[in-house]
Amino acid sequence: MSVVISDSVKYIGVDDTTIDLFESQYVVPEGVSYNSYVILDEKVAVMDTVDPRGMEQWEKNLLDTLNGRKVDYLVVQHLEPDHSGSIARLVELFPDVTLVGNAKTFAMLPQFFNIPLEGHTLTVKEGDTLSLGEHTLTFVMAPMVHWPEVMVTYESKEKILFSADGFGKFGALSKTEGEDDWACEARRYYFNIVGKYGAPVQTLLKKAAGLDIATICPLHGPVLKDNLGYYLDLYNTWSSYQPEDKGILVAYASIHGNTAKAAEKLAEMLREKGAEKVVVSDLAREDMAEVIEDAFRYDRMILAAASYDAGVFPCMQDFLHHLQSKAYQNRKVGIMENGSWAPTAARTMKSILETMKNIEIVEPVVTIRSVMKDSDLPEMEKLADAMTAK
Ligand SMILES: Cc1cc2nc3c(=O)[nH]c(=O)nc-3n(C[C@H](O)[C@H](O)[C@H](O)COP(=O)(O)O)c2cc1C
Repeated sequence: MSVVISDSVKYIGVDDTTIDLFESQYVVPEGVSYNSYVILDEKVAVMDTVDPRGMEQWEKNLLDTLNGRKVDYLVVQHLEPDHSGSIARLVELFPDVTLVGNAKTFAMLPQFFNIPLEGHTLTVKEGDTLSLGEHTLTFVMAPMVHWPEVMVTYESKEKILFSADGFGKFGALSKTEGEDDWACEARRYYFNIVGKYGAPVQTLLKKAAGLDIATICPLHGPVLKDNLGYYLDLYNTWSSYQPEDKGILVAYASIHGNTAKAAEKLAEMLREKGAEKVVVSDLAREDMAEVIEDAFRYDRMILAAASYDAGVFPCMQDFLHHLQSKAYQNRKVGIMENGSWAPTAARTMKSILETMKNIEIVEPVVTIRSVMKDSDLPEMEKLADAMTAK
């Protein structure tokens, strides 16, 4: 896979197309890339390493690119193992290398690796610069986007922002080349991995607004060159917890299929009443990360769930806990429950929703007893009216 950045800035990352689950929880049907870059100047800097799963290929890419030169600096922007996992190998290959990180990087790094640091580190803080010759790196701290030691790096000669996990995306580069829909997998990546940290992302975006950026080099997914305003605008929307599109996600949790039927019927009513977009998701079967993505994408959501052991069917509980931990907020939510003797799903869902910021629960809450009947339709119509009211 050849990624062209410039004559002196080279891509040495690797694709992982055989990983079963990224971070042991996200399905990645098209794999993932671990990006790493080299800047060739009077001094040579490597920008992050890769997951141990890709180390062998990365080492080959690195040595081919160096063509006999040695590495002077390794800039460590993020210590998560999918980026730091080959640091020890780099130090083995180039024992004189200087590791560049911030105070938090070097406090955390020894937890991961037993490598000699004394005399081999350069600790940088906000705004510090490092000259490589014609290229100058400026370090911008990005704490809690989404780990405390994260920093990004701006190279001023070529106007490149090395953005760490920011602007990252699922999908191996070899499998997604030429694809135009960046947002779909970038959104799933953002909300599931960084979503909780909207405020730190906003802080970083404000700093980025002061930089003249021509290219964004993230640690996963494609290098971004054209139309950068599009990506920056999406990140602004996502990190401020504003909906990206008008629409309604209907997420259901059904044991025997009756709640599912009612959810489909409710979706039909919403479409008839002119909802801009209605997406129906089965929480027991579909990729939870994708449903979380849709919950953040649209401005409204309906939860439909069977009661279960005096609570709610577990996949709904799991979904709501995910939304809670990703700081879901600023949305209208409708509720439909099902139960055969003492329905408890609505109460349980409400109790979790009430912990979230600025969630409006739309009335009426609909209760179905075992199987949806004609007598349930008027309440469902009322909920559909309220969800589509302008
Ligand atoms: C293990 C289990 C626990 C249940 N717990 C409750 C309950 O606490 N209260 C209730 O009213 N119904 C309870 N139910 C019944 C279902 O919520 C009810 O039959 C509902 O109609 C199922 O909808 P579904 O067809 O969408 O799965 C339980 C069902 C199962 C299998």
